[in-house]
Amino acid sequence: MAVQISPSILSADFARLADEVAAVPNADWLHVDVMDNHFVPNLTLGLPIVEALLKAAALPIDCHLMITDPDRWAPAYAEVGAGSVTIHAEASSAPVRTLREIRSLGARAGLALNPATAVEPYDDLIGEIDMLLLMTVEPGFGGQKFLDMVLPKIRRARGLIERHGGEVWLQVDGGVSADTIERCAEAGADVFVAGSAVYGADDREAAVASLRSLAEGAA
Ligand SMILES: O=C(CO)[C@H](O)[C@H](O)COP(=O)(O)O
Ligand SMILES: [Co+2]
Repeated sequence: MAVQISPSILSADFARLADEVAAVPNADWLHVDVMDNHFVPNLTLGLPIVEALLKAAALPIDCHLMITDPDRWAPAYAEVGAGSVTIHAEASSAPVRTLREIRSLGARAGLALNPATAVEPYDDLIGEIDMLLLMTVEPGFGGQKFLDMVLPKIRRARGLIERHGGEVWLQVDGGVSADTIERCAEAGADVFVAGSAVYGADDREAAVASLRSLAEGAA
């Protein structure tokens, strides 16, 4: 599976979002963190800004919904044109229905797991998703330290995905940087979210290129 880089705009300058998006033309996706101050203790942005970004961005949008009620809201993100919509397993009470709805609206369906959530109980959902997102920090904030304890779960998730045919992408999100991306790639991740490692760099395009080359070297 080819390495994909998805810069998170959480660490971008929110007053200059269109310019910040244009600064990463060599990325594969643009990762947008939707937080509602309920599922996580932080508030970011919602549907109107995602719609505006869709008009401004050349890249497809990868929406990571950290919200209490993804079953109610996730389909709307697919409907406005997000390329990928990821819901948290801890928040959804009807994941099969919601994931199917996302897919039926033409977006890729993602399932996210917090660091302490085991992957094995979700084995039967692998056929319902296009991407599994493993959080490598507790969700809610950018710039946190990568949690090494998730590495064995990345390996187990890769094994589980391969047993289901290997089509599902495995995304890691949180603390992914030049120091940690190789360990994630070695463990089997193939889609890498990076917020502070890209938007904290002076040259965002060079940061994306360097993360990609480190991940490709380690995969
Ligand atoms: O989902 C997230 C936080 O909940 C962000 O995508 C993530 O933290 C990206 O920021 P960084 O790369 O700086 O950790
Ligand atoms: Co995220």
